[in-house]
Amino acid sequence: MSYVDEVLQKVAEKNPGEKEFQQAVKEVLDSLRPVIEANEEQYRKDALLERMTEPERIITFRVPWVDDNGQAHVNRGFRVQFNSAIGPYKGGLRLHPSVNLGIIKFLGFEQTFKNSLTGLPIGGGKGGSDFDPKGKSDREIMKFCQSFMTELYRHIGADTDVPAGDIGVGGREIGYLYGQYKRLTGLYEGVLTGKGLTYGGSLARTEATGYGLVYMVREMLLNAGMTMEGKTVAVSGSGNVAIYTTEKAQQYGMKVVTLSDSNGWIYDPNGIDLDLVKQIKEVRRGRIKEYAEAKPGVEYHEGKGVWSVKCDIALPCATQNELDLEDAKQLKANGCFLVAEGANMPSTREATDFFLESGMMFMPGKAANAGGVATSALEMSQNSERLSWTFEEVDEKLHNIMINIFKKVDEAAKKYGYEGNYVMGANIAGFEKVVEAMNAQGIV
Ligand SMILES: NC(=O)C1=CN([C@@H]2O[C@H](COP(=O)(O)OP(=O)(O)OC[C@H]3O[C@@H](n4cnc5c(N)ncnc54)[C@H](O)[C@@H]3O)[C@@H](O)[C@H]2O)C=CC1
Ligand SMILES: O=C(O)CCC(=O)C(=O)O
Repeated sequence: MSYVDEVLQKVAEKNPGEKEFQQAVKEVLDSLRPVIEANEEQYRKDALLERMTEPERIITFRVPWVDDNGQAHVNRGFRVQFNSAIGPYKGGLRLHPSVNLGIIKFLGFEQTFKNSLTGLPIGGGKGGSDFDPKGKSDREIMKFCQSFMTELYRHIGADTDVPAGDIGVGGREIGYLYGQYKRLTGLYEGVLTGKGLTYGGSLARTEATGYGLVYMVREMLLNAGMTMEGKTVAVSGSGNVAIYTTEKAQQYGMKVVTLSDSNGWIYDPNGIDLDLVKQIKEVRRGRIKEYAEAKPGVEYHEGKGVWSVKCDIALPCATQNELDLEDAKQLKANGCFLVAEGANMPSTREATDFFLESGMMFMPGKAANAGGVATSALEMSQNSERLSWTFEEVDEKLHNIMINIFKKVDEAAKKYGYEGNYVMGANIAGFEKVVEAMNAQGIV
């Protein structure tokens, strides 16, 4: 049996029921086969892949909190410190009722390769809880965040593990988490990113993941001799990544016609009115349905469906496995030729394989959405030197980072004879740096 198959079998046996984690590991190791086969003996001897697929540390804890009616609740908290070969653990916290250990492990595993691709010194980690922020008051959110941090604080630090936002965690939550960390430790340090601008946050971090995604799309189009102007774009989600993806796409003259949330999706043939979306989602914390209620001529549909519209480019920005094989076929049939992932693993394995086999341009999340974590690393740098850079400085660095990621991914794919296969390119380029750092540091 090949070393990859042996490790995949062990991962399946050791992590039963963790389907997203197994899916992510299989996708990465399958695409790394040519690299691993070339070094199989040494990697096997060093148990390299076993170490890479086993988190350095998993922390699970109880999060008790009391709601506005005096009712107590208990959620489960997680932090998975996956790989610190190239820097302190870095990655977001997700608050969503679907959160479980397998989801946090898949995200932490992916984060390790993504962070490597940024070229910055950050290792991979991820955390979160099965807490559902939907419908909770600000006070309830604060109590939950304080309780979560009351356990988490002993495991993190500016030079050890630096969490940030993800689904359900934005500026409000980071503020409450930071306040509690400072209260418990007495330290005013860059222990979290995505902070507010008055207490150590970086300009452009809020926009970074979405802007970075569009900068990546630009590189893909330029490389294919195409322009952005006038392209029709389908975006899913309506949170942080979807909103700032839409903003940057519109700045480049593209027309975004869809957005969604977990209840349904909207189709605006005239192009999304982003001010209205920001008002609904960022200010009122409402549902995307309200957009269609406020605007005549906009369609609203319950459930899934964003990928059924006619578009040139599809940018999934909601959550994992939101785009399956049927969706992929429909996109292709409707003329879509480019897909870039704003979310983490939004395309199923079957959809990803279809994109690659049918000759569509496809950029996986670990490269396409890396602008968020890269800008978090820029926030860490600013915190260390006790300085704040201007919006333009950060945005320019972000843009250059995305150009460099595209180059690395493109070159890695070419080096192994798989030109245009950015899944292989991203996995190979991310992997090679982590391997070199792990090898240099011995069997740890
Ligand atoms: N915030 C960041 O900087 C980064 C986020 N990501 C990824 O981007 C994706 C979106 O994250 P954010 O925009 O930050 O979160 P968010 O909480 O601001 O927004 C999430 C959006 O996805 C939708 N959504 C969540 N679960 C869903 C489900 N089960 N079905 C349909 N829609 C669902 C929500 O309704 C919401 O519109 C996630 O996959 C996250 O891991 C990736 C890189 C960085
Ligand atoms: O900014 C960060 O540290 C993490 C962003 C994130 O969660 C991600 O890249 O998926």
